[in-house]
Amino acid sequence: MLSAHTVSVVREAESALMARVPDGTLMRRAATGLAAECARLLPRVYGARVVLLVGGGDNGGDALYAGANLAARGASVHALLAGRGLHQDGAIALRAAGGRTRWFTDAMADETDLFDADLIVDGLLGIGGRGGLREPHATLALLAANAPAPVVAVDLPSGVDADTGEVSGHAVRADVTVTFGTHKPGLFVDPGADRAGRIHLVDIGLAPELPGPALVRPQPVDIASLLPVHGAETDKYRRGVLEIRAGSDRYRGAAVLCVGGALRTGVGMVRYGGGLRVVDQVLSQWPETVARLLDPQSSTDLSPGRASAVVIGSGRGTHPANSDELYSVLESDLPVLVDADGLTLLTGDGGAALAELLCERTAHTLLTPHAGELARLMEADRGDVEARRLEHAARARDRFGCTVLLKGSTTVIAHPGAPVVVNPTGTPLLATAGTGDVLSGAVGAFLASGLPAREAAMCGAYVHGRAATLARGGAPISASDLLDALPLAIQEAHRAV
Ligand SMILES: NC(=O)C1=CN([C@@H]2O[C@H](COP(=O)(O)OP(=O)(O)OC[C@H]3O[C@@H](n4cnc5c(N)ncnc54)[C@H](OP(=O)(O)O)[C@@H]3O)[C@@H](O)[C@H]2O)[C@@H](O)CC1
Ligand SMILES: Nc1ncnc2c1ncn2[C@@H]1O[C@H](COP(=O)(O)OP(=O)(O)O)[C@@H](O)[C@H]1O
Ligand SMILES: [K+]
Repeated sequence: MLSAHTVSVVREAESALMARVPDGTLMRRAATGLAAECARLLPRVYGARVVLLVGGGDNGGDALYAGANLAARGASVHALLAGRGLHQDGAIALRAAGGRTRWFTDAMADETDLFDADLIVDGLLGIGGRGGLREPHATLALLAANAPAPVVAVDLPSGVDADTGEVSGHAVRADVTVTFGTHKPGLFVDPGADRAGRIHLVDIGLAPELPGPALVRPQPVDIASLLPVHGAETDKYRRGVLEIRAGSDRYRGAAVLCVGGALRTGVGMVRYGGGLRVVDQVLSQWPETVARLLDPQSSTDLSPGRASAVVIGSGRGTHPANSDELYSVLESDLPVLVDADGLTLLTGDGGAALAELLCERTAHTLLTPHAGELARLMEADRGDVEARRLEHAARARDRFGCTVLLKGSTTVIAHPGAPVVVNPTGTPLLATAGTGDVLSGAVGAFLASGLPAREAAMCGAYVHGRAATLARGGAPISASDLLDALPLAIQEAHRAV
């Protein structure tokens, strides 16, 4: 797992480490790692034109020392200084190595060296940044974005909130981010993650001082170690039986996609209950489904079969009968995934009894909202949920005491008492109707196989994202395309061991 720590934790760890090493050691380590990564990005250091964007704090200091390192190796290094202060020792080191410094003002916007640069280093703000970029930082971020050279962000792209990934106004868009000591949550969560480019971690010796992470990002090998392995002795019950209560006579596609998502994730059996038309449709698409007719007005019977988990909600409807059905599912002691309409049923006055039942559950329980659904569930603003995904997913987790998988540009999974998980395989290819139904089926299959909610969500989101990319080699897909690609994504994940 890659792990990330919040700013306050990084600051504490940094103080503890600084007390044990000579002054300036950490910045020297950071700047050496930064210069090495810059050198890797240049065809050759000697003669290269490097422009440093330098803010008034230690982030600027890192850039100045790295610039001094490159200047000493023959690069032409020019620092544009912004903000109220200046890291004096860094500036002295740069000048001593032959680099130049000058203060940037808006009036110079047309005559900077940015457009002729071979490399731009963003040392405007790091973990000390607060709120949207002020001037002249905002103008410099814009100029860097319009310049052709690759941009290396120091610690994090300036304008990205280190703890949340929030961006208000302009932010630097980096090709590479060289971060120090540990990753910062904002590097893994959109919109910040989208600004970070490739992330390179420089070891500055902070690890022994760091507590457990606030956030983790699973790597292929982590997923491989979680995926269920079915030995020779397995049978359909051991693989898991998933009860699906998604789709309806009106929304038959949701049922077909959810059932397909579960079957193609390798569940032992799908049992489906619904009205005549949806049952017909499911059986004609997936004849292996064990389907039965349910009266939509009284579908509270979970039946005495051997289900090992339930997925409920998407395309199911929001009528009182659907509410009763959800109640009976939540009353069971089975692992449950609630999606879409099921989440809508939890909102408002009508949802109070359901929400209470949800909070009392002891079996694994997973909610899978997109930003709009989470906003409704938590009476928040949708844009705010999208801007600060971690915070809102964690709030919903705390409110309902269960696992929450928040879908969207970065899928995050918040689980009580554990670091938040960020899925690394998301792709905008997924932003088409019905892909969420496939996800609920896939995650449901993992729940039915016996994985706990957090791990089921982690594996489901991971293979779902990979399936989107594998389905058509990165070309546009529809939700149905995911179904054929899910087995390939699972096979690929197993191979990462
Ligand atoms: N921690 C570690 O282990 C290590 C940390 N290291 C490095 O130190 C960095 C942190 O340095 P830092 O604390 O000096 O803060 P930094 O990011 O330079 O920003 C402060 C400056 O920004 C300004 N400013 C703030 N918001 C602004 C805005 N919206 N728009 C415009 N300006 C804004 C603020 O101005 P003020 O608001 O105070 O007037 C102040 O001048 C860290 O990211 C890493 O690179 C490594 O060297 C070694 C190991
Ligand atoms: N911009 C995006 N980048 C990555 N993944 C996305 C993006 N937009 C949507 N997704 C993913 O696509 C799926 C959409 O699910 P959902 O919103 O429930 O759609 P539907 O209800 O139509 O099935 C989720 O897995 C979500 O994480
Ligand atoms: K920066």
